[in-house]
Amino acid sequence: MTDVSAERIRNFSIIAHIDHGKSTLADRLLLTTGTVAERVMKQQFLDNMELERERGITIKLQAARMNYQAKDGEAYVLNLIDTPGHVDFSYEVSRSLAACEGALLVVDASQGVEAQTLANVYLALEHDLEIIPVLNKIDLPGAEPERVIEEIEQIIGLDCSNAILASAKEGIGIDEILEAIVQRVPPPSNTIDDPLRALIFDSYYDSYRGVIVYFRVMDGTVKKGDRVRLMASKKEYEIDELGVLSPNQKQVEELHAGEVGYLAAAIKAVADARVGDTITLAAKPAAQALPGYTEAKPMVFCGMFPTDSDEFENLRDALEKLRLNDAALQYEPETSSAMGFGFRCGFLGLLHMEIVQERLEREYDLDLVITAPSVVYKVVTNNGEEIYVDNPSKLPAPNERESIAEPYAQVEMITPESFVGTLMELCQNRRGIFKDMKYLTQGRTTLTYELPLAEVVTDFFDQMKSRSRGYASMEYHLIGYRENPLVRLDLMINGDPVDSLAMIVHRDKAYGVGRAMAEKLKELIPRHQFKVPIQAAIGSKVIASEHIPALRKDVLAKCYGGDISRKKKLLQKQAKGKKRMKAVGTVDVPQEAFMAVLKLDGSQ
Ligand SMILES: Nc1nc2c(ncn2[C@@H]2O[C@H](COP(=O)(O)OP(=O)(O)OP(=O)(O)O)[C@@H](O)[C@H]2O)c(=O)[nH]1
Repeated sequence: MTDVSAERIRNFSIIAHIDHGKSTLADRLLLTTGTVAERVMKQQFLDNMELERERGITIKLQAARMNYQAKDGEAYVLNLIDTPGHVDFSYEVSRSLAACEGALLVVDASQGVEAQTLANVYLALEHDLEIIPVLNKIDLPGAEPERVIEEIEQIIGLDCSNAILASAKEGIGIDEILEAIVQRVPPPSNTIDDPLRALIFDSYYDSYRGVIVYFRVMDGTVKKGDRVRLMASKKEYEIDELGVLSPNQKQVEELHAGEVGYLAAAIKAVADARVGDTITLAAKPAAQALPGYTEAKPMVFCGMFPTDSDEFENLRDALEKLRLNDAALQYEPETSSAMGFGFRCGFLGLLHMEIVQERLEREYDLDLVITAPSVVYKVVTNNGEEIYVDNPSKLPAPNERESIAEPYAQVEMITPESFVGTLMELCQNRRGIFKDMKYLTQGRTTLTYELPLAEVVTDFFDQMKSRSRGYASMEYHLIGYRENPLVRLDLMINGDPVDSLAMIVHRDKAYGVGRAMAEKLKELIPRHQFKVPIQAAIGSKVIASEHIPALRKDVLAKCYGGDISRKKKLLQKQAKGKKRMKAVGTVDVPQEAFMAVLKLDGSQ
C-alpha cells in the first residue's frame, strides 16, 4: 500500500546521448537516495553483466522508485523512467516521456549536444516536460561547461542559467540534481477520483508470470485483483500482482494517480499489452483512452531463411517466441525460388533487425541467411489499385504499374565543421536533398537533408561514422512517400534470376549499382568446379555481366601430403566458411553475397 499524495511525487526521465553518463547518473541517484546499497549495486552490476554475456542482450533498468528526504523537510517519491536510446525505438521514447512531468538533459561537458539528444529533447518539449540541463563529467580536464551551455541555449533555445554542473562519476552535483527534481519538476495532477487510466510505457515477457507491464497511473486508482481492460487491444485481465520498482519488484496493494508501477495478469504476449495502450477498469471504464497510442509499424523488411531447410519449423518456433516479447516484430512465411522456405520479417529499423537476427542465432542456435533490407514501396497498379510492396521480387512489372513511391526521411546530423564536406558528399551520393545547415559553437555544425529511407537504412550510419571518424551523430524521422522513377534490378547467377537478390533502385543509379553488384558477387561467391556467370538485368536487358572462373586445383594439394594437422586446419576453416552458405541451384552463395548491396562503396 502506498499512501503518498500526488504533491509529493516527481516523475522524470533522463535524456542523454550514448556514453554521456546516463547509467552512471542513474546509479548515483539510486545510491544517494539509499534505494540501493553500494554493496548490492556492485553485486547487481556483476550479475547483470553475467546475464548480458550469457544472453547477449543488454539488461536495462525500466523504472526505479526512490524515496528522498528533501531540504524542505518533506519526504518525496521520485520515479525515474528510462527511455531507450535508439531512433528505431522513438515511439517507445515518446511513451516513456508521456509518463513524466520532467526530464534531466544530461550532456557531456567535454563533448556537447548530439543529434540523438536533440531528437529526444524535442520529444520532451512536445510533451511539455520541465527540462533540467545537467552538464556531466565536469571532472574531466577537457570539460568546457560554458561552451556546452552556450550550445544548448543556441540549438535548443533552452534557458541554461540554472544548469547543474555535475560529475556522476565523482558524485559532484548529485544533491543539487535531486533538489532540482523536487523543486522544478511539477507534481502530477491529482486526479485520483477520476476513472482509472494508466499508460503502458514498457513491458516484457516472463515465462512464469506472463507479460509484466510497466505503467504510470495517470488518473484514478488501481488495486491488486482488479479486473482491467486494455483500451486499444480491448482485452480484459485480472491483476495477479501489482507492485513498484524499487528498483526490484516489490508488491503493493494499490497505486494511485501519479504513481509508477508494474502489474502481472497472465497476459500471454506483449502484443496484447502494447506500449502506449491505456489500462482502465473493466467495471468502470474511462470514457477516452490516453492520447498518442499508435501501433508500431515495421519500416524495414528482409527475408530470413535457414541455411538448412530442415530448420524451417525451428525458425518458426523461435520467431513465435521472440514475438511474445516484441510487439513490433512481424513475420510471415515466404517461399523463394532460390532460397526455399523462410520468412519475410518486418522491423522498426536496422538496429531492431540486427537484434532479432542476433537473438535467433545465439539464443535459438539457428543458422540463417538473411537478405538485404528493403523499405516498403507504395505502388499504384494499372487498374488504379494502391498496394504496398516490401519485397523487391514482388514489384509489379513496369507495364503493370502506374507509379511507384518510396518513403523519405529527414535526417539531422551534428558534426564538427571539418567533416561537413564529406558528409554532404555522402548525402548527395544517396540522392539527398539539402535542406539546412547551421553553425553552432566551436566549429560544430548541424546538417539537415531529406533522403530516401532506402538509402538511410542501408549503411548510411556506418558511412557517416567512418567519414567523420566517429564524431558525427544523426537522427531521422519519416516525412512521407514521394514518387520516383524506380526500377527493379535483377541478379542472375548461373543463368537463373535469384529472387532474394532483386532490389529496387533509382533508374539513374541502376547501371552503376548493377555493375558494382555483379563485381561484388564475383568477389564473394567462391569458385566452383564449373564456370559461374553472374549478370545484372533490368527487365530483359542485361546491364552487367561477370563470371567466376572454374576451380582447378584441389585446395589440399598445397599441403604436400605430410602435415596432417595443417590439413585438418584447412578443412576446418573451409567447413566454417561453408556454414553460412545457401545453395542457389548448383551454386553455393555465402551470406555476405545477400548483403552485398550494403558493401558497395556508395559512389554508384
Ligand atoms: N570522467 C567522468 N566519466 C564519467 C562520468 N559519468 C560517466 N562517466 C563515464 O562515461 C562512460 C559512459 O557512462 P555511462 O553511464 O555508461 O553512459 P550512458 O549514457 O549510460 O551510456 P549508454 O548506457 O551506452 O547509453 C563510462 O565509462 C563512465 O564511467 C563523469 O561524471 N565523469
